[in-house]
Amino acid sequence: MTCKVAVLGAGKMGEALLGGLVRSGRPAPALGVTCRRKARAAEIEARHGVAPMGNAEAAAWADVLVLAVKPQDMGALLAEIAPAIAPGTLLISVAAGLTTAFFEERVPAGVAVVRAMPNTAVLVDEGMTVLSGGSHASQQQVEQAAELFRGVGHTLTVPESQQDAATALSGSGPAYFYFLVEAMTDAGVLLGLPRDKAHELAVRSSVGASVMLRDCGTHPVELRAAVTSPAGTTISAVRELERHGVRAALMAALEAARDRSGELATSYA
Ligand SMILES: NC(=O)C1=CN([C@@H]2O[C@H](COP(=O)(O)OP(=O)(O)OC[C@H]3O[C@@H](n4cnc5c(N)ncnc54)[C@H](OP(=O)(O)O)[C@@H]3O)[C@@H](O)[C@H]2O)C=CC1
Ligand SMILES: O=C(O)[C@@H]1CCC=N1
Repeated sequence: MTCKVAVLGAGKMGEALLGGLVRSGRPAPALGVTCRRKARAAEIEARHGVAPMGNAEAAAWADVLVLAVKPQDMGALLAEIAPAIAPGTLLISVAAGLTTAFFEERVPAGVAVVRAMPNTAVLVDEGMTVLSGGSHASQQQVEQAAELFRGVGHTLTVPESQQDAATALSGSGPAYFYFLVEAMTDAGVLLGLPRDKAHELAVRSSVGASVMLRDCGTHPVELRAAVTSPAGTTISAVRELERHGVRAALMAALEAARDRSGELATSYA
């Protein structure tokens, strides 16, 4: 029998994951979803053909619960669903920062918890999801969780001690690239290009570079060297990036994201 999966909290990430589960061929009767607002529930049902249910109902019905509410809403959600969770249920949280221990303390003893950190590229089946099993999750259950996320991209399993770092790099990662494209577009405008053309050039550069990074098997240093002609334009730009500390800024940015992820666990405990 197909395993029943319910997504609790259909916001940006919850809806992206639900859509991915539908695309990867899971039958609608084996899928569940919950929403806090009626208008959102109607929207989700119309878009994905999955009828929303209540949180406790979903918790009692599903074999796998994907918890996709914000960290600050997780405590209330767990209080609502804990009495309905059956012993064999697999709990997968995608919440930034919250540890598997946070969940284990709030659900019936022995329930398996997997912490997962996807990114929004799951919307185009190019997501990266980083997974860690909690103290009651078997290898097989971590693999079962990974299998769900492989329907929408790639997965990597890490010790939970590396999850805050992975969240900073990969969960938040797409935002840094959008930021760069936005900044490059502005720079193009500064140089006199019309905004729509500057935007197109920035997007095409980023897509071309991403595909090369993914498909050529060449180190980024080598790829950059190939663009950087002696006494040419690129090296002049690179000197300015180094002068303005862009590399150090990225390191500081990721440290801040990693630290924030760590804080989330204690803020909502
Ligand atoms: N966005 C991203 O790129 C990523 C997000 N995440 C994680 O995913 C989680 C959700 O983030 P995101 O999708 O961005 O946030 P959203 O605010 O878009 O989604 C959260 C959703 O949960 C709903 N919700 C809150 N409480 C309940 C409840 N008790 N029952 C049912 N639904 C509820 C909210 O309803 P309402 O509409 O009423 O507010 C909202 O639709 C977070 O924990 C975040 O850390 C992880 C990786 C990447
Ligand atoms: O910003 C956040 O907290 C979430 C988690 C990773 C990406 N978005």
